[in-house]
Amino acid sequence: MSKPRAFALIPAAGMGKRMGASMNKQYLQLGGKPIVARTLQVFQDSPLISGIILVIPEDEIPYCRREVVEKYQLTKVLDVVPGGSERQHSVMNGLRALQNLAAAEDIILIHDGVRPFIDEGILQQSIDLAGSGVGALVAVQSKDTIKVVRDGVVISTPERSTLWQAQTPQSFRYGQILQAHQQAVQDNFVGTDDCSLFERSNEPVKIITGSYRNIKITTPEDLVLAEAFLSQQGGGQP
Ligand SMILES: Nc1ccn([C@@H]2O[C@H](COP(=O)(O)OP(=O)(O)OP(=O)(O)O)[C@@H](O)[C@H]2O)c(=O)n1
Ligand SMILES: C[C@](O)(CO)[C@H](O)COP(=O)(O)O
Repeated sequence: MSKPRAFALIPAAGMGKRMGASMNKQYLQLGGKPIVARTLQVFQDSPLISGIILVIPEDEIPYCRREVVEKYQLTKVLDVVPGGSERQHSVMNGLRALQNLAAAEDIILIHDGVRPFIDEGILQQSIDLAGSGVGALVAVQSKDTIKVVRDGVVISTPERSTLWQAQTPQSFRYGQILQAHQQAVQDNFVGTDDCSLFERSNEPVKIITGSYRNIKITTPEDLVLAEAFLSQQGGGQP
């Protein structure tokens, strides 16, 4: 049997509303390069990755192909497909696009288009763990005390040592994550990450300890932080 390959699925079909910018946040410049191009570059440069599926709002596809994929010579991008109304729907469209490319045993690393600070070590650990048949979740321990609140009133305070902040990549065998997404469609379930779908199928999900730098660029202050991280690691263009 041939060795499983690894593919990246990059959901980048959100609207970036919380950033409040005049263009979709993923095209904002970070060190002189669009955020989404920086994220894709990590997968492009990794010898571990066989190909990339990029999910983009339908009306942005020509712009994104021209200004991101072609401009930065992201030759591993095998397809650019339209997203859906929720992140989960965008991921499902990406999984469908993989149907003729990936085998059930191949590994899919699902990674937010706006998390540019991942590295080869995290990709390697994700592929190894997902290859053992479990869901591989990159996460960090919560630094803050987290409250459960309803209508402005605190309901409970979960013990902090049990709380982890889910990041991406979240990685799985293709056959398993496709099935978890199909089940969610059948059950009308919408989750905010892919592991939650896997958990519903009673499949184990294990943690890979990530980095507090692996931020999801969501609000304007995240962009300030991201610029600081980048200049600390000495990176501008390209
Ligand atoms: N329907 C959606 C919603 C989100 N995403 C992607 O999922 C990632 C994480 O989402 P988030 O940072 O919350 O992005 P947005 O949904 O764009 O942000 P907002 O809620 O502020 O509009 C992003 O790369 C985003 O483009 C997606 O592919 N399809
Ligand atoms: C998948 C994720 O990045 C894990 O933290 C996150 O849930 C995505 O957030 P969104 O705002 O729901 O797109």
